[in-house]
Amino acid sequence: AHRLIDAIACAVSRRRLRAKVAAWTPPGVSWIARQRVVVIVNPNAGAGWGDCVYEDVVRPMLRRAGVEHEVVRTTCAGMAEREAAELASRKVPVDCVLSVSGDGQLHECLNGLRGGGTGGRTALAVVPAGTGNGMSDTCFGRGSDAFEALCSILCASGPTPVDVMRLTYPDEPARTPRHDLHFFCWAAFADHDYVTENGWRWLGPLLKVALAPLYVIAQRRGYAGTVEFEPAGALEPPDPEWKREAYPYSDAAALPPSPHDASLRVLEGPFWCLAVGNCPEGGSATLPVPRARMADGGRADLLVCRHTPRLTRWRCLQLFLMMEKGEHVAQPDVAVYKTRRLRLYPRGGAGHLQLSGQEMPMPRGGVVQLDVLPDDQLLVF
Ligand SMILES: Nc1ncnc2c1ncn2[C@@H]1O[C@H](COP(=O)(O)OP(=O)(O)OP(=O)(O)O)[C@@H](O)[C@H]1O
Repeated sequence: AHRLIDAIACAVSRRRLRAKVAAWTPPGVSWIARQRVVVIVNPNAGAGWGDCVYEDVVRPMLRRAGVEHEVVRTTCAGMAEREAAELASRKVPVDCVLSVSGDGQLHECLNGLRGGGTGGRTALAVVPAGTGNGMSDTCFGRGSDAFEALCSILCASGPTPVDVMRLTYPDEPARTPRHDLHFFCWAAFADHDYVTENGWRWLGPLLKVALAPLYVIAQRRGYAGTVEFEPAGALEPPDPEWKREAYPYSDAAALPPSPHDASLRVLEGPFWCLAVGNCPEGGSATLPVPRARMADGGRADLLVCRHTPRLTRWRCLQLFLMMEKGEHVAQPDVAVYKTRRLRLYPRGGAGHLQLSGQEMPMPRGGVVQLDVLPDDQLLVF
């Protein structure tokens, strides 16, 4: 039944998209028209929407806007990263990689480009075809479709530098750093992303997006560990009469300093949720860190919800429902801090670490570090 619903939704949205493309007038001047562009399509994105999005929207719009491009269709996980690395290591590297996908393949493209050696100089863009599409929701507005995203990309006067999160394993120097533009998480968010991106993919986008939060809430699992983070600027509320709804940041100065490094503050678990967002939109109509900005001078928003006896399943459900509008950050059980860098010491090795829905290894040395690099990637949106 869910496959039938997905197929009907896909057919309806294809008709709508084709009609929009047919009625569209290309912009007179387009930055991207003068660039060497490669489109990487994940045919498997969402409920297998990548090819339709490319054929119905991307190809006709790029052709009509005079944008010549190469196209690569992935055949397996990891291929987008290898392709992007190859593109970046060409004698004349491409100028822009356009990922027709969700957040996961965009993460692969970013890491491939860095592995290939162009750093953040090859611009990236995303056209949404996935399930969550948090990056696309941030760049083009919540629920934007492929047509709206491409209109915006084709009208952009050039790429914009945005901050990048870099994940490293300080005790394991042999591990290559991983980079991400969107979302790092552990505990409940990571459990959610792990089931939706892996074991529950067969359920299809509609069902897995509806069931995964309920699964995580039913589990209500607490994770032992410690976080040390560097608070980052602008921590004072704008005026003495501040209301938490308007300015949800917690006071990092009230936390104890780290015994290892006085510039870091310490949060002790157990945690129900722990995430660092570089973008406000988490995908699937959620705003986990509503005040996060893609270009914030090397700062991201750390969201923490500790696992306490008061955090009942009913309370977890309430917080989850509030996340649609980002209202959870005004609740006393939730703390948000701006940070430039953090060290996470998960204890017991349990759970998952995720960057944009991509599974990262748990640290063997007991610690992972996340740094936010200012203006380190060009993005077209
Ligand atoms: N051809 C393919 N077959 C199977 N998996 C693929 C293929 N191409 C890419 N992948 C993998 O699919 C995963 C998810 O892709 P993507 O992010 O594009 O879609 P999504 O998961 O539906 O969307 P979102 O991440 O926004 O929820 C990525 O981890 C990527 O490695």
